[in-house]
Amino acid sequence: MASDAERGGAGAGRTVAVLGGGKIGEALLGGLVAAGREPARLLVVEPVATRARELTSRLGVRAVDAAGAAREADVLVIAVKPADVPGALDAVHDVLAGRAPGEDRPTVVSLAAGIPTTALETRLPVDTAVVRVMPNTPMLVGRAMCVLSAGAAAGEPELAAAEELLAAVGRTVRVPEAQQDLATALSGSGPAYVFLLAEAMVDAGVALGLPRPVATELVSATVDGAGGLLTTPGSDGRGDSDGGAPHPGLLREAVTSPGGTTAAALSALEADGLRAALARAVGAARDRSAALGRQYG
Ligand SMILES: NC(=O)C1=CN([C@@H]2O[C@H](COP(=O)(O)OP(=O)(O)OC[C@H]3O[C@@H](n4cnc5c(N)ncnc54)[C@H](O)[C@@H]3O)[C@@H](O)[C@H]2O)C=CC1
Ligand SMILES: O=C(O)[C@@H]1CCC=N1
Repeated sequence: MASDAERGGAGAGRTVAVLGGGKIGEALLGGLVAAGREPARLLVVEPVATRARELTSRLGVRAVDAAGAAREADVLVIAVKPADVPGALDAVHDVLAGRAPGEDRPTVVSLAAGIPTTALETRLPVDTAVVRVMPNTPMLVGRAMCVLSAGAAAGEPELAAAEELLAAVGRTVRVPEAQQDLATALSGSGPAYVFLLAEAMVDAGVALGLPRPVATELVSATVDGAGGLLTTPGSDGRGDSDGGAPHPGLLREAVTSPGGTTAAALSALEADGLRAALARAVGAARDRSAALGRQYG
């Protein structure tokens, strides 16, 4: 039988408590269960009782209260809405204060958009290690992009442990915290842009006469396949010698035959300002993340 370490990484024996069993909390818990983490060592704090029951029966994780989570956790994940972050931290403060910083006190990993590590630290006992992370929902299928930044008391061991936990549900990258709002705009919100594009493509196919189930199958397979090319080294024909991600522009060129169908479609998209619309969208998301930090941080 595979050991914990083989199935879930070196930190597989650690207890992870998630405050907030909503969409991203479920994505993390579900992703960890799928990655082989022992459900008994996965805790959820969720005030909506029906939702808590749903998660415990679906995933086998344990529902506890905030004090129980703060007592048992090796890693305490904040997965509540930015506006609920102060209340969630206040509910764990006193129990955390009773655990010594460092070895005994859990690292707090916040998934909340916009909230700076300094604001989290202010509401936690002095010297609590905090790691700010921007994940995304593909976590549910083990394909998250998680962007990490360390707070003042989080050293290399805490950052590496958070990274190892999240590596079980996808890819990780470290950035300076000043880049977190922009990371939120690209990879945190990014799946929604892709889903909107997919939805619009399906609707266009239906409007022009394809049955909806056929249009949906064609589009989802196309987005999946395009994603596969974007993440396969060398797929853009440059080889993988530089180890970098394939260039989207080269992949697009490979689809675009001179005088062909793709060129006709791309020309219509450019005329309708798709690039400018995306640049504005990413800027709006970045600004909203910063505003959430000012409002609730
Ligand atoms: N949904 C997404 O794609 C992403 C969300 N995030 C961040 O994750 C956080 C949660 O977002 P969602 O899961 O989408 O929201 P959600 O509304 O689906 O889930 C939040 C959950 O927290 C629970 N809750 C409220 N107060 C609580 C408290 N004091 N203690 C414990 N649980 C409490 C709510 O009942 C709810 O089930 C937000 O801060 C968001 O910025 C980050 C990246 C992606
Ligand atoms: O929309 C939001 O605020 C959250 C953060 C990134 C994705 N969902």
